[in-house]
Amino acid sequence: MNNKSRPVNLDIQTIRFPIAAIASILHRVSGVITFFALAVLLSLLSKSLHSADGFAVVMGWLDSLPVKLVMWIILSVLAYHIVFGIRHVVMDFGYWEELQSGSASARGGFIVVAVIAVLMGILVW
Ligand code: HEM
Repeated sequence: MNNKSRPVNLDIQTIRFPIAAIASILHRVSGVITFFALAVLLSLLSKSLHSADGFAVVMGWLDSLPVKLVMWIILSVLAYHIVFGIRHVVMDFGYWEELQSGSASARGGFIVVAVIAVLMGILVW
């Protein structure tokens, strides 16, 4: 057989992931980010509990725009991981496993996370 006549598609721009695949990849990414974020949050907690001065320093940091931005990202990523983690658990019970329901639940999950991200923004600012 002539291998050269095999159809190949190396044009990455024409490859589209289904929404459920994107949700799944992002869920793993959000888990890894949450893991590292935990170290940041725990070290901030440790410093703030160490002394009154440490508490004041951490509160000062939390007032700055870059730190607020990082906090908002961490909280939104955590929200993503929890919302899509719950979706995963529901799928483990045998629901939302078909193409249509899986896509719909992924789309719904993105909407829920977007709403939570806005609420987290209000909480942080
Ligand atoms: C400190 C908190 C957490 C960290 C650091 C974390 C981290 C991770 C990571 C890295 C993965 C990916 C594992 C892999 O794909 O091989 C994962 C998967 C998962 N997480 Fe979390 N997670 C946390 C909290 C939660 C919470 C609160 C839920 C609640 C629903 C949750 C639900 C799940 C589920 C269901 C999976 C499996 C997804 C799959 O089978 O592909 N996680 N987590």
